[in-house]
Amino acid sequence: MEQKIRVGIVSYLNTRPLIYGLQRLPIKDKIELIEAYPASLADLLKSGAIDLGLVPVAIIPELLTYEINGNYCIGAIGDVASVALFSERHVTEIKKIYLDYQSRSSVQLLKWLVQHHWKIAPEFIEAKDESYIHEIKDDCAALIIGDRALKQRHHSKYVYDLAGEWKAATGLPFVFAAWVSTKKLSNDFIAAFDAANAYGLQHIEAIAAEHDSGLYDLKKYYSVNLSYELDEEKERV
Ligand SMILES: C=C(O[C@@H]1C=C(C(=O)O)C=C[C@H]1O)C(=O)O
Repeated sequence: MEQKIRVGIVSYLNTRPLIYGLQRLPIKDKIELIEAYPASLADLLKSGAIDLGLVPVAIIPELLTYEINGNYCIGAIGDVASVALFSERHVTEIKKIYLDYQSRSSVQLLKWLVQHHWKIAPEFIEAKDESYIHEIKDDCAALIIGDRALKQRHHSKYVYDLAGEWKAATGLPFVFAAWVSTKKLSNDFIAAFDAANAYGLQHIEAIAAEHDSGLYDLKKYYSVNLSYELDEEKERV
């Protein structure tokens, strides 16, 4: 039997539209889906434990060889909703920021915004596990990504959306993750893979209904906040 292609997927709601077709169309028999948080997917790709993964674009310079595959990504052209700096105080009063251990791209984006957009000089602390979320108090803030960020939106006084702030600062869209492999995969496989991504994007309403937990309006999340097309403007970023 042919070896299955090991595909690393992000374990958050943001990825459900991209994997909907991968789980339903004939390509499903050719692949094995491996779910993990983004920083962990980056390690899996580097170690060769996956062949293709929706990995943080920030780690691409760390790869000796790479291919960016297909026409889809996890991006945003304004507020993304699920990547934010959460704080009890205004950004100018923040002195410490915990960095999400699950993220790689958003950590870089946050550091860029801190230096060039907000022009503040906080101490950065690398979070090790989920307990850091409880440290959001007084002048201590935290970066949170994914479904946990959708949840934290209900609790923090200040929510600085990183993709929205990036857009305000630069006028550009932002790409968080793309389908990256370290080796070239066959054109036929990538064409089928890409078509399966597109299939999910045609079924947003059903996917939003299937995963609805009351945390956030998923139809808005999938069609307004997230922007999945890897077009020329996003490729330049
Ligand atoms: C929009 C998001 O984009 C993500 C953020 C990533 C990162 O910060 O490294 C990587 C993959 C994406 O899942 C999110 O997680 O909510």
